[in-house]
Amino acid sequence: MMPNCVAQAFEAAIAEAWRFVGQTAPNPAVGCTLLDEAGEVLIVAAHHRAGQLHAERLALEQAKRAGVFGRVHTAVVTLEPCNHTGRTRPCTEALLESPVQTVWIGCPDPNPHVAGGGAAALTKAGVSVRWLAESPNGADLAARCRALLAPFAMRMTQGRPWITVKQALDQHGSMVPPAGKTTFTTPESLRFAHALRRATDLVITGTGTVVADNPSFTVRHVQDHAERRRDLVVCGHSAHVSTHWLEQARTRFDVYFCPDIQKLPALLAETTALWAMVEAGPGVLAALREQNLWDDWLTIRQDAQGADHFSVTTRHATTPLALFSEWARCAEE
Ligand SMILES: NC(=O)C1=CN([C@@H]2O[C@H](COP(=O)(O)OP(=O)(O)OC[C@H]3O[C@@H](n4cnc5c(N)ncnc54)[C@H](OP(=O)(O)O)[C@@H]3O)[C@@H](O)[C@H]2O)C=CC1
Ligand SMILES: Nc1c(N[C@@H]2O[C@H](COP(=O)(O)O)[C@@H](O)[C@H]2O)[nH]c(=O)[nH]c1=O
Repeated sequence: MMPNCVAQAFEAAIAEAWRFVGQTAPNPAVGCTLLDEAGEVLIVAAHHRAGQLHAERLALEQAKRAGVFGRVHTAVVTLEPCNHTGRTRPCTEALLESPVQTVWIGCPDPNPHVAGGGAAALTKAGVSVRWLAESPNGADLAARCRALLAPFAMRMTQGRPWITVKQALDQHGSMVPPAGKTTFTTPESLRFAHALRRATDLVITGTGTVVADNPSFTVRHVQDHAERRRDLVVCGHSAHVSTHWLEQARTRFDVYFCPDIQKLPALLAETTALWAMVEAGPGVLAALREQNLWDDWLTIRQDAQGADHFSVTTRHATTPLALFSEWARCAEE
């Protein structure tokens, strides 16, 4: 059985990791909580961005700075610790150089080149490795760890980012905003939509949307901690958009055009994006549906009273949109 303190440690690690979703590509968002022998939380940390310390190393560094390193007994990690040298040295080494005796792991590394290496190395060195999914009361939290990791897992297994379609419908079922406006959803839904922008690495749109809305695709309705350059893929022909819009877009985005939707997977594969968000009109949405080129479909439907109703359809067992409490929290900020 997983003790209560470990369950709470996983909750804390997932919430901390979620804060950096959208900033870590090409690395996954990962969280780590360190506990002492009595199960007291010592440190909660997460990976911030590629090239910086992984969650486990950052947590152990913070434990040293806080003077609690000697008390570290259990590490709770949302993803199997890495056992290979990339931009940074293996996390397994850092754990083995610490007093850690037990490592709880949320889900296995989906990278086919390194799968299993981290857990095996720790076990071989005498550390007790516990998999969340193998614990009778761990299934829900394991699913949340997989939801956190889903965009990275998609990139590792299919070579492209996770694709979330966001479609706003008015009370008549139309996607077209009233004249002079680009949106019609409520302020709360707009905050949610902008939190989704912040969490994703790439926007997919169409020339029809660009021409109709002159969209900026910026993060405005929630604070943008990341403020990094993102990718923007415009389905259609570049000749159909104004040079002025393109110049503006290029100040914030690396812009690509995709005149043939069948070439979209290859184009997406060339980027480092983990999570892509579709903000396009009916033309592109129909093409994506026809190609089965989407992973989850978020519909924001307005009723006659002006209230929005969210629904998510996913083609997979898990979706990052399942982390709804984290969403609510970040949409409130
Ligand atoms: N409510 C909502 O959530 C949203 C609403 N909208 C609204 O949608 C409306 C625009 O709709 P729409 O004109 O359909 O715009 P789209 O954004 O769907 O763009 C349509 C264009 O996409 C390109 N395209 C379509 N199919 C393919 C394909 N198979 N391969 C490659 N490119 C393709 C074509 O470009 P080309 O002709 O250059 O080849 C086509 O003209 C606007 O009123 C806008 O406000 C837009 C986004 C979100
Ligand atoms: N109409 C509509 C949306 N539309 C999307 O938002 C884009 C405008 O973004 P911006 O330029 O940043 O204001 C627009 O071009 C389209 O992609 N989004 C929503 O959340 N709700 C809405 O009702």
